[in-house]
Amino acid sequence: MALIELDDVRRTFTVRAKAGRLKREKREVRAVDGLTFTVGAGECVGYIGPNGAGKSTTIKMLTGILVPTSGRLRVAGVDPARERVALARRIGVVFGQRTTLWWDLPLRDSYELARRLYRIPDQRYRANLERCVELLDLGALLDTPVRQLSLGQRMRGDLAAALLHDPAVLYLDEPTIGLDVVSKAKVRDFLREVNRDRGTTVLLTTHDLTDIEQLCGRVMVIDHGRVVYDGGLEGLHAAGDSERTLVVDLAEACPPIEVPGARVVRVEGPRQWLAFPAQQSAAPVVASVAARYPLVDLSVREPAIEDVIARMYAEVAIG
Ligand SMILES: Nc1ncnc2c1ncn2[C@@H]1O[C@H](COP(=O)(O)OP(=O)(O)OP(=O)(O)O)[C@@H](O)[C@H]1O
Repeated sequence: MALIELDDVRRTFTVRAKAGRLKREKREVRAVDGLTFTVGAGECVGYIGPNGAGKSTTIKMLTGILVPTSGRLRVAGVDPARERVALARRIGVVFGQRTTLWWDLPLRDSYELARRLYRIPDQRYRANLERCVELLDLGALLDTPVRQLSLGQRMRGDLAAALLHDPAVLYLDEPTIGLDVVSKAKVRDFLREVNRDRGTTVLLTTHDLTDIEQLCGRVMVIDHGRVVYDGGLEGLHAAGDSERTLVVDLAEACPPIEVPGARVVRVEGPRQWLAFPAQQSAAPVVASVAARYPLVDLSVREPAIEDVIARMYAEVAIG
């Protein structure tokens, strides 16, 4: 069953741009330019693209904040712009850069407000709150005013708030932005659980490819308001011939090391950066380095989404 359906959806904005010293001209911006796709129940889909691609405009239409200029749009059977109250019961929204929690109130009070707003039955509210508190480790924070929470704690608080009413669809806009490694891992573990065990359909906008890699079976790339790729992450890497980077700290500085299947792209003292194809596992490269050189530390870095997309275009242009 499709939970999100878009059929030739378009959204244009009219902007006034300067034309000469005094004149201003009207110009039309096609933010979303004929989107057609469906997202099935229980899918977790990454929705990515360069700045200005039309991601936010899509999410705003899916949440009923913006009305499409043309086309048909349904979320859990509801027309978002026309049936906003019915929609609110079926969706949860988390924006990494903004909070939906009450700044001066303790977390617990924001949740209580959500309970009343969504008219969540007592038993369900208690069970959902208990589950979120446990999985997101919120127990010690429930009585803390939101303004005193760290960014990672606040994000965990926001995730709980978005899920107390059991929405069928969860929109996430940069949910791990600015978080440290530990907080990112907690958020991702929780989202995996919500998607896998609760069957919540997730649409995730992010600039962090690790979010996609760890959570999404499907990724859609949008550019200039159109879908330019729809498939698995491996396919996206393959289309763009992209590379991951293994960063190794050796016991001492040495000339570029030689490792099969990888090439050194940068050296800084004892630290070296090795690029290898993104579809391949890092394990053999790590094993080769460890067998030949004294290793102190290592980490694997995903390519930037912008680089993957840029490479994808380069391939299309060449092919
Ligand atoms: N209210 C608006 N008025 C005029 N133009 C707009 C408006 N909202 C968006 N746009 C334009 O529509 C296009 C798509 O913007 P949108 O915010 O959807 O992109 P995005 O993919 O979310 O980008 P980012 O990654 O930077 O958030 C851009 O060219 C933007 O300038």
